[in-house]
Amino acid sequence: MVFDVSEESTLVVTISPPEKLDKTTVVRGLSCEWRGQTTEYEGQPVLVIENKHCRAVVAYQGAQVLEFQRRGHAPLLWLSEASNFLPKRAIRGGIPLCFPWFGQHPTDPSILSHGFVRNLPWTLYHVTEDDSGHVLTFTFRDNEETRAIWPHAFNAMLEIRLGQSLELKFSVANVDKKPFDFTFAFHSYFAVDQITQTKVVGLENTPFFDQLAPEKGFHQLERFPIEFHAETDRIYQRATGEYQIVQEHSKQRALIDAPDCSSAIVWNPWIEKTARLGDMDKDAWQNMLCVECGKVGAEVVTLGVSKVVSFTLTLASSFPEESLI
Ligand SMILES: O=P(O)(O)OC[C@H]1O[C@@H](O)[C@H](O)[C@@H](O)[C@@H]1O
Repeated sequence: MVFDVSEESTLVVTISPPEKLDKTTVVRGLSCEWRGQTTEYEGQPVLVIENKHCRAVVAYQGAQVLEFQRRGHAPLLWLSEASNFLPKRAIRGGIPLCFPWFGQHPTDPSILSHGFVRNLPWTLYHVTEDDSGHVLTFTFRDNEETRAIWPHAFNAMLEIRLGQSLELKFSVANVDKKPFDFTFAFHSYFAVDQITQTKVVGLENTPFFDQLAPEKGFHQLERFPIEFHAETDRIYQRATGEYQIVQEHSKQRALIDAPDCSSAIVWNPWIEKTARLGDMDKDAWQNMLCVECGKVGAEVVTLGVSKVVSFTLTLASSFPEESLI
């Protein structure tokens, strides 16, 4: 959805506080009486949030959710035990946000992949807490460093709702004097018991591009849920945004709902690529799976001057008898 700045989206464009905050505890910065706790993962500042619904860990860098676990459930997300947590280096796991480009830079392959916002610190702008859980709001603005590699003025906001499910709302405002194009993805890493016994449901009959066999082009289709027997790196387009990760020996499913995201990426690096990545243990490919939602490839977003666009992602772990999303 794209709004005019004059309407609902003033919050994102001006980064001004919401008018009314009934029944919530509001804190700014870190001097707060709320059950969030700032700590560090190997020098990287993170927030640990616990409420009656869940436990979560969120890094200031990239406003990246690193861990999410609903009470009584297994962890939903995978976080590499070999991630180095160095400032300005991508953290392997959780939900990195790829923006303003996904994958290789559109014109210069020497520039870092998946954009820059996952590598830079965001500002914790606002926190609310009520019976349904916590909402953390992080903001990010262009600066001299970002303009040197992407010459556009923008404001971004990520609202993270931590309750029975995990909900992310990513908004971008164009505060420049000309339109700009971007691609992006919620690059979610899910924890799985064993990748060879895991399926992804919801991408059947959806055209995909195999990044490992680019010569085959874009019009491959499969009729059945995706199974994993080798390295997998696919970009789906015109997708519904609604998927499930189903595991053979576990009743727990991961439910994914991203109604505004028509692109999906499914990635598992398998044995050799894992060995090439410096921040994954050699067997870790067996216990992780990325099912990412966004706008990538040909599904570029063009954002006009003074326009704001928002995308939501809801993730939940669920047992078959429940329906959360
Ligand atoms: O190592 P990075 O930059 O975090 O990227 C990891 C993977 O991210 C996936 O989204 C891509 O489809 C893969 O091609 C890529 O290898």
